[in-house]
Amino acid sequence: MALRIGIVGAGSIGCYIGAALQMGGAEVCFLGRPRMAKELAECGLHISDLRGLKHSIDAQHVRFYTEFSALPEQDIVIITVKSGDTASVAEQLAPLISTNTTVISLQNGVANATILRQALPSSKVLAGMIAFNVLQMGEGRFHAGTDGAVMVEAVAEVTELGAALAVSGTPFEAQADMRSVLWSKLLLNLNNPINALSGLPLKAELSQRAYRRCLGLLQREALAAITAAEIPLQRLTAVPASMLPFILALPDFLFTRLAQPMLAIDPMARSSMWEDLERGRKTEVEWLNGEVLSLAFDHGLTAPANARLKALVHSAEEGGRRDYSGAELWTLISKA
Ligand SMILES: NC(=O)C1=CN([C@@H]2O[C@H](COP(=O)(O)OP(=O)(O)OC[C@H]3O[C@@H](n4cnc5c(N)ncnc54)[C@H](OP(=O)(O)O)[C@@H]3O)[C@@H](O)[C@H]2O)C=CC1
Ligand SMILES: CC(C)(CO)C(=O)C(=O)O
Repeated sequence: MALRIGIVGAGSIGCYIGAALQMGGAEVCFLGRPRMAKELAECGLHISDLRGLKHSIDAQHVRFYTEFSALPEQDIVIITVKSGDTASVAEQLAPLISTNTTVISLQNGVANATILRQALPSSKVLAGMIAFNVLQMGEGRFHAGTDGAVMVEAVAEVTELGAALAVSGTPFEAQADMRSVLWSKLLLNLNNPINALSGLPLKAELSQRAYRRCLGLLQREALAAITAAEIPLQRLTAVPASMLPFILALPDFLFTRLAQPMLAIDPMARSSMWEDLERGRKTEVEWLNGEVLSLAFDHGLTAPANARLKALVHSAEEGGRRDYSGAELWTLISKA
């Protein structure tokens, strides 16, 4: 029998992963907003990646639901809403989900699996992480603009998931220490607010030293807190996590040579936080920079640059959005 997978939060990641899993033989149901249901019903679902993957699912083969109560029973439910929506979707899933269903969070931030576990105490909840970027291109098209793997807590239930993803060439890793994976990813996600406030695609932004210096500063604060908390880090990029601030501060001509794999990004790709600001939605800044502040506080440290950047993002959410140059951001977040 095909693996039954429910995607809760059919946006950029949900539609991409759901389509990849359906391509791999899984029976996928999507749960999302009426506007996405309409788009996919009119255009079908199309995924592509940097390496030349192109796969389409006809509209009549996309099982899309807009009501939780309509979602059929699943073997695995993958949560792909933004972090601020996790608690509310968990509450809606709680009366519907069977104890045999495995729930996987494929979200950024470090707290989502814990929130899900609290709301769904009789389900098996697994932390997961998705390392690559997905951009919504409209008309049912979702493009993976960077390389990277899907990582999920190593338990027997995820073996079939990995096999289904392999068909689309999506790398999958079962990981023993997801806390370490999530903090290592969070370190990279500290670029999300910088990217969102730059107004530039990721590649153009990361090609400028002034923005990279800002990221390095945020990461130094995070690394101090992570070290104090004794959280081991994983190497998710070509460069070890502890070296990132140093490499990011290199002049452009050296960075583009030495850190070439870090710039292997589709020229159109943007961070998920940019998409949030663009759509006038609340961002995940509390779940990223906010987590750095909490971890630092818990260990008697401070993270002033993360606090200032968080405040800038909140001001952008509240109507004060504009594009900042790297030099402007540096002045604003590094001031004594
Ligand atoms: N995009 C990317 O490249 C990457 C994203 N991530 C992470 O993956 C997670 C998902 O991100 P992303 O796919 O970009 O997010 P999206 O906003 O594109 O997708 C989430 C979707 O879920 C919908 N949704 C929220 N609540 C409900 C609900 N109660 N019922 C039905 N639908 C709902 C949202 O609608 P609405 O907007 O109307 O609320 C939205 O369409 C985040 O944690 C993100 O940080 C990780 C790696 C890369
Ligand atoms: C892939 C990455 C790191 C950058 O786009 C991301 O996680 C996001 O956009 O949220």
